[in-house]
Amino acid sequence: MAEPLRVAVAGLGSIGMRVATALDQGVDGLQLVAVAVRDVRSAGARLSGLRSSPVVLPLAELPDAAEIVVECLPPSAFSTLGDVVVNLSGKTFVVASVGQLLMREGFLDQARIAGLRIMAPSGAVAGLDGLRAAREIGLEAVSLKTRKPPSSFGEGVMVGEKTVATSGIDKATRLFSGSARQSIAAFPKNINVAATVALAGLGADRTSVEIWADPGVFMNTHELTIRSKGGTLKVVSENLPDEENPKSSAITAYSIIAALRRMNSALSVGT
Ligand SMILES: NC(=O)C1=CN([C@@H]2O[C@H](COP(=O)(O)OP(=O)(O)OC[C@H]3O[C@@H](n4cnc5c(N)ncnc54)[C@H](O)[C@@H]3O)[C@@H](O)[C@H]2O)C=CC1
Ligand SMILES: O=C([O-])CC(=O)C(=O)O
Repeated sequence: MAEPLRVAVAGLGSIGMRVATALDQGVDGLQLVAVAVRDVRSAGARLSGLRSSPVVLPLAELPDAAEIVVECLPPSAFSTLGDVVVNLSGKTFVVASVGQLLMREGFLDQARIAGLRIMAPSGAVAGLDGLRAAREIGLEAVSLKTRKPPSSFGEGVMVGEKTVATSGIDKATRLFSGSARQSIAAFPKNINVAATVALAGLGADRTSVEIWADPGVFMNTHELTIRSKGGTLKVVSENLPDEENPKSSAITAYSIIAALRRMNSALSVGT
């Protein structure tokens, strides 16, 4: 039997901890060997829940320890890891903060030239299978409308030119309308899904995005509409917010876990 591929997880927050736990419990062909955390002391309890004993490394050293590096960091910490991994041939970089792939100019080209494989799992948005097929036949328009409970945006949020307390938002309020690229620049922690849709479809500047803070919804809701020469697809994801980090949908971690399982699966179902 082939040796398992070594996996490192960067960030043990709401998504990273679930991914590490799944790897720890067993994913065929993969072995959790290393993690990076912001504060080793406060991460002790999390690490003690794992059966294996992954080594704890600084972010920039993580790629040396594994063939597969899974990024589950806040966008602000992405570059410490990204700047190292981007030059590494033969590794696989699995990304949660997908928006950062758009924000860092030249990153995708640099990675391609170096020979780094990048995987952006579907995360919190469904419908990428259809989007990829529609791209083959000929895309005409792609739009994403995201609605989240106001509290998902933290205590305060920009509405037009003003910062507004989210506790005071009492009706559905459009926070943003524009391209996927602009949406990530404005809401880097909330709309990675726009980057994922853009990368699978019409690109960062031709993918339309709206973001709404809506006290009428409990779920993080993403409506993806795809028009192509093959017809129209409308896919609505209504995701429970993660209990630990309500900005993120709970399903996101499991999308990453499913993508990792698929890497070594003999049967691949879905586009
Ligand atoms: N692709 C998608 O569909 C989605 C992506 N996301 C994105 O995924 C990323 C992770 O999300 P969550 O796990 O919910 O965030 P989180 O805030 O719960 O976890 C981030 C973790 O990274 C750790 N961290 C911060 N700086 C670090 C450093 N220098 N070294 C090591 N660890 C460090 C923090 O301590 C925290 O444990 C975020 O960028 C989020 O916006 C979230 C939801 C959906
Ligand atoms: O989890 C979600 O529903 C979407 C999200 O935060 C993101 O794309 O960054």
